[in-house]
Amino acid sequence: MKMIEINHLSKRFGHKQVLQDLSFSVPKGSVVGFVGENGAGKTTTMKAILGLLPIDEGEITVCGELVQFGSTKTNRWIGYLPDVPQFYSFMTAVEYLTFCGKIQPNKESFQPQRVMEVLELVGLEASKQKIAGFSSGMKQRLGLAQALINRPAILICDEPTSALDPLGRKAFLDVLEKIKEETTVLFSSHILADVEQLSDYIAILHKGQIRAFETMDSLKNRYRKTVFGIVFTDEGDHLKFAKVLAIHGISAKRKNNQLLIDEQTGTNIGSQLLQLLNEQHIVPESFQRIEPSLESIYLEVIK
Ligand SMILES: Nc1ncnc2c1ncn2[C@@H]1O[C@H](COP(=O)(O)OP(=O)(O)OP(=O)(O)O)[C@@H](O)[C@H]1O
Repeated sequence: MKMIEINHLSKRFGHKQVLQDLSFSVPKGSVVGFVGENGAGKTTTMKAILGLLPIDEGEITVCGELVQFGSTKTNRWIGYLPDVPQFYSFMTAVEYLTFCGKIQPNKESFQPQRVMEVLELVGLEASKQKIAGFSSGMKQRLGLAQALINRPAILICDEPTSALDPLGRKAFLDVLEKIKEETTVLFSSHILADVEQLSDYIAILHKGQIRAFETMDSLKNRYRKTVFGIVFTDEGDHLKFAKVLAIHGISAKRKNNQLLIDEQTGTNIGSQLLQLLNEQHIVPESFQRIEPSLESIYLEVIK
């Protein structure tokens, strides 16, 4: 089942075409990492899913229901954490979450003990002070608690970890990891390590268009370009082997004490390199396959 379905979505602000014929869907139970450069249209897409923006073309459904601008009916399925969450800062976290629980669309089903449950989930259960005194990391965690108070089927987060320190980021990702069993997650991020760690699917947005939407494994397989890295302890061996490679027409790049050799498609360069090292009686310090990082794949996709 698709929890969110976006079909041929286009959006302009004035003359600026921000989203162009955008289509992708978010399967139930998945975590989708939404990436793209500044201004690519991620927030615009999320706001369109939430019915907060009028769209020019296309349609969006949430849990099979059509999203309509200005009507928040479909938002009863969604918890939303904006990039800069806003609060009533004169309240404490408990007061604020109780208030949110009481005004939510499914308020009849709100149980006061849910407040402590979500505060424990995000690690704010001991906080007694007013929100005005919260650090930005605490505010981000409170924003997540607020987004989850209603046990939403879908959680949408806009760059949730960008303002957090490494420990805060880890704690935040741990919470998403915990809830992913029962909540489908769409989150945008510029931190590709977070996307790689958490996501089942990655959606790459570039200039208002989806350049890739697939599982992390399939994206990696599609752009798999193995590079062999040979590290030499001895500068003489390094220079000697670079010459041998040149004679055999194998191009290599030098990076410090390492030679990097791209695997050409259809060749068995790995065993050829080992054979040449053997013939030259060179024992390198290390010989390894280097898989491409998500960052290098991303740059390749948007090229
Ligand atoms: N209300 C608005 N009026 C006019 N232009 C807007 C409005 N909202 C967004 N834009 C423009 O739409 C484009 C996409 O913005 P959006 O915030 O969706 O990008 P983003 O991918 O979320 O970027 P970032 O990673 O910087 O948050 C930008 O050029 C932005 O200036």
